[in-house]
Amino acid sequence: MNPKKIAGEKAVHYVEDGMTVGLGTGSTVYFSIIKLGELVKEGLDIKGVPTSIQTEKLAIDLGIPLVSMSSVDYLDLTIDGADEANHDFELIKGGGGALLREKMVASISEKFIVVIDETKYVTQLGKFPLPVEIVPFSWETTINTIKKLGCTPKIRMNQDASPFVTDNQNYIADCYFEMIDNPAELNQQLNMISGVVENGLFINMADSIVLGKENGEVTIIS
Ligand SMILES: O=C[C@H](O)[C@H](O)[C@H](O)COP(=O)(O)O
Repeated sequence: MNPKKIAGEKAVHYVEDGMTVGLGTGSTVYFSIIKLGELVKEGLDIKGVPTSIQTEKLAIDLGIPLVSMSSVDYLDLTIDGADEANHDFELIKGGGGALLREKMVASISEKFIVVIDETKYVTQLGKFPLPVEIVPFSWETTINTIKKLGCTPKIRMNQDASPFVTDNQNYIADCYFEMIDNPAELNQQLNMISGVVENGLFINMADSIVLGKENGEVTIIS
């Protein structure tokens, strides 16, 4: 059993006719989006708001009607993956580089459902390097400032050794903290640095975590 598939598909049970739904990015929510595509073909009436160009393309291929975020005041529900989640529902996101749009979409969602496999449910955040979206202008200065918060930041690179560029034309600094003692404080400290656009800590945003397990079970934590 694929725990990502189990979690992704289970989360779709939250979706109801008439909803505007935030569509996250990544290999777990992929299964939610595939399932939504099937349900739309069977008559489910929803509108999606994609969190990345990748998800937008997938949703279009599947025939899921889309609207832009700017055309709605709020979303009924967002389903998205995460790289780590702790027991206080604090998350690290951005492994795929989509954290900025994901955070914007989650911030106006009535309900935010996180789909993960059990390996990502941790007692302390930080093993996964925290992605921070920064502007390309003088990125060296920005990562030097970030470093003072106690991590080793590395600019994310593509296989051809060029910097990875986000959908918003920015860079990602992957910040190796190992352990994050106070995620809420770090979230604020990072976002106060000039040159930082947004960081991958999602605090007080998630409502439920749908946890897929290797043995085929799924647990919903609310
Ligand atoms: O930027 C990417 C997103 O935050 C993803 O939701 C996150 O990285 C989890 O992705 P996956 O489900 O592929 O592990």
